[in-house]
This record gives sequence, C-alpha cells and structure tokens, in this order.
Amino acid sequence: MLMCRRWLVCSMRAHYRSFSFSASLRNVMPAWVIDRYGKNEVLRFTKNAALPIIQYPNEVTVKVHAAGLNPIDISMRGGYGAATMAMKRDPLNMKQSGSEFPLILGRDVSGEIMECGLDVNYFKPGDQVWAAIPPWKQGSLAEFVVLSANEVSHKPKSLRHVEAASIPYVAATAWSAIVNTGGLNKDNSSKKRVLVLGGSGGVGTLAIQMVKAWGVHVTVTCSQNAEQLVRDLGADDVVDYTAGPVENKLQTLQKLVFDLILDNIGGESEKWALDLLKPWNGAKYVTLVTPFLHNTDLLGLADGMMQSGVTIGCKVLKHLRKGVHYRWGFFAPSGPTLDEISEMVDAGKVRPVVEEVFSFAQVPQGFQKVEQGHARGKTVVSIIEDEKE
Ligand SMILES: NC(=O)C1=CN([C@@H]2O[C@H](COP(=O)(O)OP(=O)(O)OC[C@H]3O[C@@H](n4cnc5c(N)ncnc54)[C@H](OP(=O)(O)O)[C@@H]3O)[C@@H](O)[C@H]2O)C=CC1
Repeated sequence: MLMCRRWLVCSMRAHYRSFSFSASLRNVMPAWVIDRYGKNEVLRFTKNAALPIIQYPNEVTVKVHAAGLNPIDISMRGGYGAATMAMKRDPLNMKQSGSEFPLILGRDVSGEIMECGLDVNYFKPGDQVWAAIPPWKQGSLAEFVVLSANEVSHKPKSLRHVEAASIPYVAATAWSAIVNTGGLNKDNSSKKRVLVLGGSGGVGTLAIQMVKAWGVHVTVTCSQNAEQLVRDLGADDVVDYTAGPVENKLQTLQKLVFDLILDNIGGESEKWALDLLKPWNGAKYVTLVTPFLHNTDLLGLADGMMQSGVTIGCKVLKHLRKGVHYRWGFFAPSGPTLDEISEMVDAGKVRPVVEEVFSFAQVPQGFQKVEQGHARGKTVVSIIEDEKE
C-alpha cells in the first residue's frame, strides 16, 4: 500500500526539478569524524569536513536536525566491519579500496531535505524526513548527509526530530529480523507468541511495540529495573534475567512455547532458547548477534564470508532436524519500512523511548553513555534544537 503511494507520487511529480543548494553554500561543514580506529579519543570535531554532494540522480541531501547513537557506532569507532564496509564503498573492487577516513559515524538521522537528485520525485526540498543510514555510508554526526531516496522516509508528524532520531536504525533492524527473516507481519501475527531476549535496549523497546501492535503475546527478558518500562511498552510476561537462569523460569511458564524468538543478547542464549520454540510449526529463532562482520575483519572478506556460511549452514541444519529454524538477522536500510513505522507512530502504536539527549558538542559523552551499556531505550544527539511547540 505504502509502496504504491511512493510509486504514485513518483509518477505525479515526474517533472519536478531539484534546486542546487550546495553550489550556493560553502563546501565544508561541521562534523564529528574519526581518522583512525580506537576509543573515544579518536573522535574529532571539525568545522571543515567535506560537504557531501549528490553523485547519483536518486540521491537526496538531508540537513541533520538530530542523530541517534547505537552500539554499532561504538563498534565501528573501534574498526568493526572495516573490511566489509570498504568493499561496499567500492563494490567492483573486492579488496580494500583506499581510505575510509575521515569517517563520520551516526546511523540515525531526522532532518530536512535540502536537495534532490533529478530522478527523485517522492521528496522535495523542505520535507521533514528520517532515515537509517547503512554502515558503508558517511553518517549523521554532521550538518548534512547524502542518502539514496529509497533509504529515506517522511518523518512521523507527531514526533520532534530528537524523538524521531531514536527510531530508524532499531526499527529497520527489528523489521528486518521479525518480518523479513522471522516471517511475522501485521496480517499473520494475531495470537502468536514472541520472546524478546533483551527487551530494554534500542532494538528491544521497538520490537516489543511493533509486535504488540499486531496482536502478539509478548514475553520479554530484561533486568528487574527495566520491568516497568517494557510492561508499559506492551510486554505481557517479563522475566528478570538477573535473578537466576532465565531458561528455568521460562520453562516453568508451561504455556510459553514461542512462534518467534528475537535474540538481542547472543552468547549462551542459543544453547537453550531454541528448545522454547514450537517444533515442526515454522517457528524461528532470529539472533541479531552474529559473527558475520567479525569474521570478515579477522579473516578477510572471502574467507570471512566462507567461515560465516559454514557456521550458519551447520547451525541451520542442526536445528532443522529438531523441527525449528535458526536464522541470523541483520539491519536492512529501507525507506518503505520506515513509511510503515511512521504510520504506526502517528497512529499511537509505537512511541520513541529516548533515554538521554546530548548536544552536538557533547558527542563524546553520548558515545560514553552508549558504551556503558544498560540502555533503556535510545541515546540521541540534538544538532539543531527543535522549535518550541
Ligand atoms: N545484526 C545486526 O544487523 C544488528 C545487530 N544489533 C545487535 O543487537 C544487539 C541489541 O542492540 P541494541 O538493542 O541496540 O542494544 P542496546 O545496548 O541498546 O540494548 C541492549 C539491552 O540488553 C540488556 N541486556 C544485557 N544483557 C542482557 C541479558 N543477558 N538478558 C536480557 N537483557 C540484557 C541491556 O540492559 P542491562 O544490561 O541493564 O540488562 C540493554 O538494555 C546488540 O548486540 C547489537 O550489536 C543491533 C542492530 C543491528
């Protein structure tokens, strides 16, 4: 439905001409960059980062009002995924392609369209938008970011930019894991049972709300002090993982046999969690904690991908014999997915869970906050203050 609307608007505005804002501006911008991998000391503020320019006709320039921080920013600051990201920047050349530095982190953006490529018809300058930025592109801790139009979506009207910036990356991840990999959607989820392992962080708080809106019975594991938060978001059953082995408690809840388990924790979970799935019923365990990028960093692209293939293949087969499906879930950038989430937000079915907002000057403190863990929702950076309502 929303996909159709994108197509329709494209046809209607086929002759729209974009204007060139960048030519009238300076060719540098303020940004937080890194010039090497490491801890927080590698973060450097500059007023002279290169202004990103549209290179393809399907791209848009977005003026960043707010950016979200995610655990992947901490990992990328330390070099995580560097081998794969370099290949994506230069897909024809399957080896390391030049330097990725200075690198701008930040995977969430909420802001305003400044300029559209000639093939972009769904957006126009001035549109209020949000997006999740693929890790191989320059990020949102900057004044401007250039994205493909199909990665961008109109921001929910009911949210301020600092609220909107808390959602895209975790929403695109939760959607990819639950819908694309897990096979649930708004039409087939009613009365199904989902277990969210690690419900109190960014992905968990979004995933709970998403499946709850589709009529799912949601069980969540989290720390005791996050119980109220996840219940407010829609969790039906909550298990405190800090008070002894979660698997024992979940097994004692007799009727809890799940159609889908979303694992945001990894580690030992997969040793016991798959036993809680309904066997021979299409039930799936989807983990977001995968060794995929770690393998390519360690072994190089080709060997790393082969290693990942062997690992996932063995696990899929092992669990298939028991009648359940084992899968790896991945973030997938998608404007149409965010269109769906935007509707859910404006309908009051999904709300932002913003734990803390930092100013643009406080980006290193924002990284420290995310690095400490124990998230209760999301950490956001306000780059242009929202207008007072
Ligand atoms: N594969 C992919 O493409 C993607 C993978 N991810 C990964 O998914 C995971 C979740 O991401 P995100 O939600 O953003 O992370 P967050 O850091 O926002 O949240 C993690 C949450 O888990 C809680 N937690 C920690 N240990 C446990 C445990 N044993 N049981 C239950 N809860 C626990 C933490 O709180 P507390 O410690 O206080 O309990 C925290 O609230 C991360 O590992 C991330 O790297 C995320 C996005 C994309």
